[in-house]
Amino acid sequence: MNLRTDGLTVRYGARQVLSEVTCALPEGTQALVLGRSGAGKTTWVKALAGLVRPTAGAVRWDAQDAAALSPAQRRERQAAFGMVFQTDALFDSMTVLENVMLPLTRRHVAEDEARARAVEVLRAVGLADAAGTLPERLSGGMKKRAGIARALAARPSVVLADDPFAGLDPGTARQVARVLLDVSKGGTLLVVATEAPADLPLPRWLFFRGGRLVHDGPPAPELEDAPDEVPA
Ligand SMILES: Nc1ncnc2c1ncn2[C@@H]1O[C@H](COP(=O)(O)OP(=O)(O)OP(=O)(O)O)[C@@H](O)[C@H]1O
Repeated sequence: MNLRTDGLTVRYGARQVLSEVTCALPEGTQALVLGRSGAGKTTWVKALAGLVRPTAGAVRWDAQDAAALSPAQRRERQAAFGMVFQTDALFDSMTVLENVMLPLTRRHVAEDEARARAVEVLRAVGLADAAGTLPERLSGGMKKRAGIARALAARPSVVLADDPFAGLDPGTARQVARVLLDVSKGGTLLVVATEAPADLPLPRWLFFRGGRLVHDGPPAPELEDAPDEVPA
């Protein structure tokens, strides 16, 4: 799916969280979404997936204004998104396999096929052996990978991962980076982080500061050291 935001502005009460963000993401885009905490990265990514309503401007899915779609049409298009959120939680009473199957069975994929796909994606994230385990027995890194597996089981064409490396040790972070790259091959991959992850050198940086997209281009490490003020 081709994605873009046009002059996207999001306000919560008096607070402007995103200011006129215009950005085109053709299918197959692989980019890091960077900026300090509070810069608006999560809000922008959620808006891209149709989870945050624009105050002004538009989110376009294949050129279509997402806000102009009916709820049913919107849900249908949203099935193309796989999202890994900071606050993701697995259901503790279900095995890892059942957790990963859930989005598929909810989409009325037949049980056998859902199981086969869940097993395949668990293998891809290196968790085949943990399929029958309850989440409480997994380490933080394994939980994160199980969350990624769940997000990817439905084969989304757009993967949005919000700070997937938070709280992971370097070895696990490297593994998660490899999984994200492997499973999103050919599709769009946007990874939100506060610092550019060394193990995921994506070719495009979208750098947010104070709700504005201040850089959209090749990696520019000097941005990470720049002071926080928005240039006049
Ligand atoms: N639902 C909401 N209601 C009010 N304010 C919100 C809401 N969601 C986000 N904000 C505020 O908007 C600003 C941007 O938040 P956002 O989560 O998009 O930033 P971020 O760059 O992703 O930060 P982080 O890396 O800490 O997640 C923050 O100041 C946050 O407190």
